[in-house]
Amino acid sequence: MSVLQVRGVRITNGANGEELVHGVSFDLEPGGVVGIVGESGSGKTLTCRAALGILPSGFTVSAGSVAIEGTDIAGLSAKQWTALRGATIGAVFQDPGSYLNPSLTVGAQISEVLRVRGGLRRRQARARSQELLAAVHLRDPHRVYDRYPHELSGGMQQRVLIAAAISLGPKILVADEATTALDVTVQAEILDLLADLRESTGLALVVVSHDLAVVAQLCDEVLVMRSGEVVEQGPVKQVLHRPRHDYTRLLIREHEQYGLDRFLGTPSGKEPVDALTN
Ligand SMILES: Nc1ncnc2c1ncn2[C@@H]1O[C@H](COP(=O)(O)OP(=O)(O)OP(=O)(O)O)[C@@H](O)[C@H]1O
Repeated sequence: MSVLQVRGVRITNGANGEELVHGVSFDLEPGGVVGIVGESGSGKTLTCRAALGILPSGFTVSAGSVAIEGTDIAGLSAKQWTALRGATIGAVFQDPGSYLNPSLTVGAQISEVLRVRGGLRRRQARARSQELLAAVHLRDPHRVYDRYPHELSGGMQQRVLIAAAISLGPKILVADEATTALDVTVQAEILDLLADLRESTGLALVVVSHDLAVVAQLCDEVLVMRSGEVVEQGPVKQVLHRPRHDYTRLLIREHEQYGLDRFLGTPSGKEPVDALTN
């Protein structure tokens, strides 16, 4: 069964009646990775927020449906949503610093999730938090536990947020431009971490990025969005090797200068490098 099923989702801004997303559909299988690419304002974030049940106030899913592990989320009460969020679906976003409380150590913030939502006792929560900090490949997790957010780099902060997002063992992680604010080397390390977590825990991912190279590296399937429409959708290799839509071709041309080639394959005539399984 799909862990996440998005069917014909349309999103409308109730304030002016404007429809901003005009029908998005995809299925996310356990351990699968779906990517959403497209220019700024194309509706990628609203689509994710609809799946997470956190649309901005006044915005509604005006048609279509979202089901998480077979449950249509439209019918959920606030309480049921709270139970589902974290335990089944988690998320990380751009700008990790703004999601951490500056006055608490990062360890205390993860422990709090484990105590309040996971029902762990203080000491168990501390031990589990340190395991999670190790699982996101932070060196010296015991010391990192006692650090305040401002003492960590952006890449370390994002690892802490990934640790918090997976702390309750969700099936799905939404990564919305999660590497965009980071420098290129750190970006690659975080992408490796996400690929690792998928491999080791079967976590399914929704990866939103304006960067095709990110999608080429991580995803099985990609949706290309422009102005709230999905203009092209399919297996990542098919879409990136044989784009059918002019807009996808344009995105690929724009990215060639940033080294998309190395994810797409070797020069003509040779077998493509399989970036998804290597
Ligand atoms: N809180 C909001 N209030 C008003 N309009 C919004 C709000 N959030 C999004 N929009 C509008 O909805 C459209 C889609 O936005 P969305 O954030 O989903 O795009 P995006 O593809 O994620 O872009 P970006 O890469 O810049 O985040 C845009 O036209 C945007 O202006």
